[in-house]
Amino acid sequence: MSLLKAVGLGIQFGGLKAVDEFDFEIDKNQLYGLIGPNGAGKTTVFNLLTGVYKPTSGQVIFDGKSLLKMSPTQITQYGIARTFQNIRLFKDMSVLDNVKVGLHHSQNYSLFSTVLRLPKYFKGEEAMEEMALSLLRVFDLEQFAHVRASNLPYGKQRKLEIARALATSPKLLLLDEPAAGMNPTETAELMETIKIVREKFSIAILLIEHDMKLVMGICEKIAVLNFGTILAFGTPEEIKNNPDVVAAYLGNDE
Ligand SMILES: Nc1ncnc2c1ncn2[C@@H]1O[C@H](COP(=O)(O)OP(=O)(O)OP(=O)(O)O)[C@@H](O)[C@H]1O
Repeated sequence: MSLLKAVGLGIQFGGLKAVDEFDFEIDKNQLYGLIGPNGAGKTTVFNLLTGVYKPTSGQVIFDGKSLLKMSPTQITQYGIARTFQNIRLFKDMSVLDNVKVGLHHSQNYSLFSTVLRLPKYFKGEEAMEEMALSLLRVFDLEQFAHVRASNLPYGKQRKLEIARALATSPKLLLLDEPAAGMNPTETAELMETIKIVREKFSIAILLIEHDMKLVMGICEKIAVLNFGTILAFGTPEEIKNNPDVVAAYLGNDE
């Protein structure tokens, strides 16, 4: 059984079908990409999967349950976390506190005790602090724990957003253009971090990204969205060589 299954998902804004007949499945521990031209509907898909928008048609089943009646908060608690195209950190809070906020939203942060191999004697607030620090360690951000989030360099803020999303102990992590605005060194570092996260936390990841080197380099499968519908789905190799995709997307300047 797939972890997430979207069937015939669609939403209309006035006369515009932003997403239409979107069929998609992702299984546990898979790393998929969602690409497509500007305005193709990628972020709208994320908004549909996380309950920000209610679909005008279709269904989303996640871990055996329909998400349609759940609020965004309930969906987070049920196991889908996301990051945003524009960084949305609590800028005036410390790096550590940003992660702790995520932990407070987690239903089963005991999972981290196992993943991060924390000693059993950590309890309550102390455990939370230790878990947050361990998460920061994964992202090489531990030394910035007490720095105000807005004072971190841009690439590190992006990493902190992912750390905070992970703190909710998701089964599926949605990353919306995680490499946006990064320089090539930061992007290469991010690629490694995403791979480590997937392996260490055994979660599924779906990422929207315009950086083709990143998408083709780490994703097992890629879905291409065009005018709100799936134009192609396959391995990076298949997508690269798909004439429809080249004509609609890869052939242009992006
Ligand atoms: N709340 C909304 N109200 C009206 N139209 C919307 C709304 N949200 C998205 N749209 C429209 O839906 C279409 C898809 O937008 P979306 O942001 O999902 O595209 P995208 O593929 O993520 O683009 P980009 O790569 O530029 O981020 C666009 O035409 C957009 O203007």
